[in-house]
Amino acid sequence: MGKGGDASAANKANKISWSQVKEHCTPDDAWVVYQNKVYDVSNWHEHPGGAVIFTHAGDDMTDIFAAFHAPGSQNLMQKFYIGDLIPGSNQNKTEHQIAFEKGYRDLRSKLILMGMFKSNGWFYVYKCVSNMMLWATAVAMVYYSESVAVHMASAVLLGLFFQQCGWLAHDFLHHQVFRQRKYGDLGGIYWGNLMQGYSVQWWKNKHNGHHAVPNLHNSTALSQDGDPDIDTMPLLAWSLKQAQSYRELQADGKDSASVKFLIRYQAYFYFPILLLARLSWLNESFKTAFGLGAASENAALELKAKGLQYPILEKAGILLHYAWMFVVSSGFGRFPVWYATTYFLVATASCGFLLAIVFGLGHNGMATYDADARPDFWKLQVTTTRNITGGHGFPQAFVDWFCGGLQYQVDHHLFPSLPRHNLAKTHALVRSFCKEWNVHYHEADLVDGTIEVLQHLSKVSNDFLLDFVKDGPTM
Ligand code: HEM
Repeated sequence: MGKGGDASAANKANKISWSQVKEHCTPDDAWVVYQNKVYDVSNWHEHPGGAVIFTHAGDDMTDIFAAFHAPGSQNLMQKFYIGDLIPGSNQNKTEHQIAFEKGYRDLRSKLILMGMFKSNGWFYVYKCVSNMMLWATAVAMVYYSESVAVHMASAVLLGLFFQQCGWLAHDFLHHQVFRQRKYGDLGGIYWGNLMQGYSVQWWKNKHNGHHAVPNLHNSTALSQDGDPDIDTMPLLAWSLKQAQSYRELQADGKDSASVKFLIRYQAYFYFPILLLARLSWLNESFKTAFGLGAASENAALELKAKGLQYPILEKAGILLHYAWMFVVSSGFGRFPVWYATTYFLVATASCGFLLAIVFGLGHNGMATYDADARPDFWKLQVTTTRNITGGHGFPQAFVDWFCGGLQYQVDHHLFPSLPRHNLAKTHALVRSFCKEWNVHYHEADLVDGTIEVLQHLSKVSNDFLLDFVKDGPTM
């Protein structure tokens, strides 16, 4: 764990320059800055939030810390303290930048004073009960009907139920619902493990990492210091540089034929990939919960250092999920195997599509950044993210329900623990703040946003095609 408190790590007077901080940027040599104080968290894999802490090694964590932590977590920082940042060595920030950062920190304080972080218990009771009614309807359609059409409609409804479970687990695990983090985790295990078959710890590792550095590319093809949600090579590339990144894995430094093929046609593969997404999430979750492997290198290190936070509940939740899913998919024992498998696959594909289409709208096709060109917290979160509005015949009320809070993805990314029912009010303030400071805030409806994602994939394909034909065609 970090050398916290070891003043000799800093220079004589415990004054540390920004360039010194930047040198300590890996998990086993990690310095972080919070309000101009420097902390050494090297190798602190026991951090309760896990490996995400290392996304800010060698960087300022003031705003991401505020976004994630319960009041009082700062108390734990003291043992990692090693010195103060030399006044004026603050990343060569202009007066304008300093005022901008103060502005968004003040906006956060204003939202706290307005009570925006307080959750409304009745809202969540309504969401939980209405979602269980969706589940009961899908189950009853299988139990009472003998019609193939009704059974397939039930499978799609179950997919929609899983999608809505996803939003609820998301709210609980971002600690929007309960102040007591343990209760939020239990809510996450109910909606995540038991109802959806996912692992809370797998989800936290991946999703919190995504929040810390949205649309930030890994620094190399095999490193995992960027946003795990855009770590989609060789299937999808979100920038030309990412498309080219697998060259470094080839002996001749050129693109392999398979990478050329996949990236060239990636816009066509986008929807089929969405349909398969849930299978991949189920697989990664099962492996995490049962110690059969981890989805990424940093998740593996985290598991090795801390193990599972809720080992019994995680495993029991997933096993019970497959048990009830087996009963429903088998039509309470009366469906033949091929029919039960079809039901399972339709529910799984519907869920993957319905969840991933909203994820895609949230960030895909928006700005991406290289690891060494990461902007400040606010600009990173806002410019990589798209809000979803009503339009093309979809009323706002439907979008609000369907997207489960992620229609205000920009506002959610800035304030992840702010309850979903307060996002609309927050949105108005965030948008006017962005306008005042000239930060582009992007919104699109479900159709236009999806077209933007596909156009972006095509553009990356075209740029890549132009680039690799220079080497001579190999296919
Ligand atoms: C010296 C620096 C840090 C200390 C002492 C610290 C401490 C803590 C503590 C005590 C908790 C558990 C209580 C709570 O959830 O508030 C926690 C959770 C968390 N931390 Fe940190 N943290 C540090 C830095 C960071 C950084 C830089 C990030 C992100 C880039 C981060 C991300 C998280 C997340 C996402 C959680 C919540 C995990 C959950 O919901 O289970 N932490 N941290």
